Amino acid sequence: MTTTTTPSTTSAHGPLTTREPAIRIVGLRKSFAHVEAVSGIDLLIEPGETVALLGANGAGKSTTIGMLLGTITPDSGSVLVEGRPPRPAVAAGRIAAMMQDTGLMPGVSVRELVCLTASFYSDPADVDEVIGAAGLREAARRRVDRLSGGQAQRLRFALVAVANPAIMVLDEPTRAMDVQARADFWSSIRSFAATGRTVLFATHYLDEVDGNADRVVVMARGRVIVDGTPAELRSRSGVSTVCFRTNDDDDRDALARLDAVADVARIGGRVVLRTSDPDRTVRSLVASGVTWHDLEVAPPSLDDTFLELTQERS
Ligand SMILES: Nc1ncnc2c1ncn2[C@@H]1O[C@H](COP(=O)(O)OP(=O)(O)OP(=O)(O)O)[C@@H](O)[C@H]1O
Repeated sequence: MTTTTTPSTTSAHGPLTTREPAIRIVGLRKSFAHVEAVSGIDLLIEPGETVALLGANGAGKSTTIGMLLGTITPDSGSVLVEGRPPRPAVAAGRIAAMMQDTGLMPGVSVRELVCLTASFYSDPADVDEVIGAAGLREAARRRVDRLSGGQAQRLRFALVAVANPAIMVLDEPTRAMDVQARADFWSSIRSFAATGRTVLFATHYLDEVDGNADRVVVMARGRVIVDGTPAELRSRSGVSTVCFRTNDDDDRDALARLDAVADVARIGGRVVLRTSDPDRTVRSLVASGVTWHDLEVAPPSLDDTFLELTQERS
């Protein structure tokens, strides 16, 4: 994807924001046979927010998204999209979703399929702008069944963007994309969000949260266990790392005895200490007589925090 076009600041179907919350979920529950997939969720998302929905496999993300779009009926609780039930909001084009592995009509070109989808809406976004924003300009004449996995995902994004919705829901949108395609894709999403639209995306890639989401909602076993900014999420973890190079023979026991150290690893010629208190660990490292250089102290990573939080609940 080389060019990113800025989407229009008005949705075809009305103003981008309303005085109602974009999404209001209260006491939502859903069971399948003996599995309680969603166990009482409350969530308020204001217009213009970009929210990441995280959770291990089976945490209940897709079921929640299904209820948000009206494709799954809740057992109890309520979902309102801009103050109304999901189905009318979807029918009015106020909310549109890119779901995992949605089938794409074979035998037509990318542009034809985007045009066809645009024709379903009374006042869609500009087809060529959307194709450009999705990074599909060069593939516009290619047949849909001949696209790479990453291009097919970008086409799914284009089919949502052409609806020109005020709220976009993306379920693991960057699956099958390579690193460059993911970076370009997020640049398109940020342009979309910058026009005041609301974005809710589910992902397993925690590196996508930083820089793309204002807020992170973590689910485990059908419940919301954390709701805050990426920085707040990180501050929930007590685990930082202290890394350095050493000329000494590796004395793991001595390193493991340093204050507050949880574990010791050697990665790429560097010692990596995971610690609950990096200041105390560094002070005891200095006092220990171990020779060290190129010292680095890193705050908790989102991956560590996520694993700690979700493992606590399993
Ligand atoms: N149609 C269904 N029938 C039976 N069980 C289901 C159905 N849909 C979901 N489940 C179960 O509900 C739980 C939550 O599933 P869900 O797909 O919502 O999780 P998820 O967080 O989206 O997972 P993933 O990250 O793997 O997509 C899982 O235990 C799943 O097996």
